[in-house]
Amino acid sequence: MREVLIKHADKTQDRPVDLSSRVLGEEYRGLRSSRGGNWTEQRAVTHSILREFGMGKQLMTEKVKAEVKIYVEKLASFKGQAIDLCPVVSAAVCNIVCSVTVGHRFDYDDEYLKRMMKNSNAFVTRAPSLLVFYAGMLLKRLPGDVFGIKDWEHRISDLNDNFCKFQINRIKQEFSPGTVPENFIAAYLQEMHKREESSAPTFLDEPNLVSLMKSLIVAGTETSSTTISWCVLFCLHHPEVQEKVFDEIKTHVGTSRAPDMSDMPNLRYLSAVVRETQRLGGIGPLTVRDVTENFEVHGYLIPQGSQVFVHLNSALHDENVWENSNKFYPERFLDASGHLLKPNEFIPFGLGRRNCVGEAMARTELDFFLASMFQRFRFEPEDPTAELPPLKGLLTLAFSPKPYKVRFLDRNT
Ligand code: HEM
Repeated sequence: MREVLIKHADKTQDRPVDLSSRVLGEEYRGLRSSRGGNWTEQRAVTHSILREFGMGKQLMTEKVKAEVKIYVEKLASFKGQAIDLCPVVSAAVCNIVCSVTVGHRFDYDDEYLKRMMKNSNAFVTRAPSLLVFYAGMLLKRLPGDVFGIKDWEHRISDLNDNFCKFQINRIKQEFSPGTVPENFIAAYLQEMHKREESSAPTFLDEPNLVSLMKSLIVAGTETSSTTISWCVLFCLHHPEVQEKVFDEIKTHVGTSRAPDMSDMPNLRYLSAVVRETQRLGGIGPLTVRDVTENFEVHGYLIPQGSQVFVHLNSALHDENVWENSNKFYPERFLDASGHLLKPNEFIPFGLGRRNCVGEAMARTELDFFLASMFQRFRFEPEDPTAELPPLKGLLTLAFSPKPYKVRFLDRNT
């Protein structure tokens, strides 16, 4: 994988065009589907704006902490009743992306947010199997909607028009190039304006911004929330892990204040739990590249025009690297002195120049959401006398746990 994605990065930089881009008429736009000079510019600008808004820094931590506070109270409001965690955690994670991209969060019961999340979730989970995904254009012509393709199409168009385009137009109306941008869209518009003014050749434009927004919302919501759902499910199967994390938090943070950025280096067992969740959950199992020039890997010719399917989970689950690789065992990420380990095969965010642009944001989210959840609650199964929800996942564009219910018992009551 390193040879393909790093050593031969020049020949494997492009992703194939996917059905959603084709349906929306936005092939080669934005970040996920763009290529060549357009991708290079969109990636550099996205990275720099996300950093400007604090990705990986204290500013982002404050945004995440503010949302986590509301989220934890929401979980407490269920008073130990069994719930499906997905919609709640997705709303909270989506709010963080929203506060960065459009400058504000939404109430969890806001119908607009709910609709957008439903659309974003459909984007990932309802793009059915890869086979149907690629054959989608043909299946669409059949009467009815047996495979749910038409509904899926309707949802991604709604996300496109009523969130991405709508929010861009809203922010454009208030936009003034001289003022300090307060959100991602305004910062992108400002950068676009600067490049237009200087007559520098640029790919920055509104169609690219619409597509970019969609990638940030979808990739930013479905990934972190699915990882948190996996973590809770693993902990239902391993109550001893929950208690160990809680003890660590009690020792280094206590229970009277929220965990802070400065606490994180002390929460090594929590970090090991996050890494083990990402390893075993393997929520982004596959990434695909178009080969633009011939190259050789271990004596095999990979011809121009072919596609390479890079199976990230084959590294995350390799029995030669991770003993009992199917077992949830956070201790594997700690050495004998309790220091955190990061083996080369730990690649949940992909590899090379096209790796996850939101990695720093995602890591902050995972640390703070999980630290606060472990600190406040004990996670219990819906019915402690019945069989636990299975550890089997559903493979769509992501790999997510099958829907399950869980009770969050407040440790303070
Ligand atoms: C646990 C959370 C996350 C995981 C496991 C994850 C994983 C990945 C993976 C495996 C890739 C593909 C890398 C490749 O093709 O080599 C990717 C790409 C991407 N991710 Fe993430 N991601 C996460 C969170 C986020 C967040 C929070 C955002 C943004 C707010 C984000 C935005 C993106 C984008 C835009 C791309 C495409 C980058 C490009 O093509 O240049 N992701 N992510």
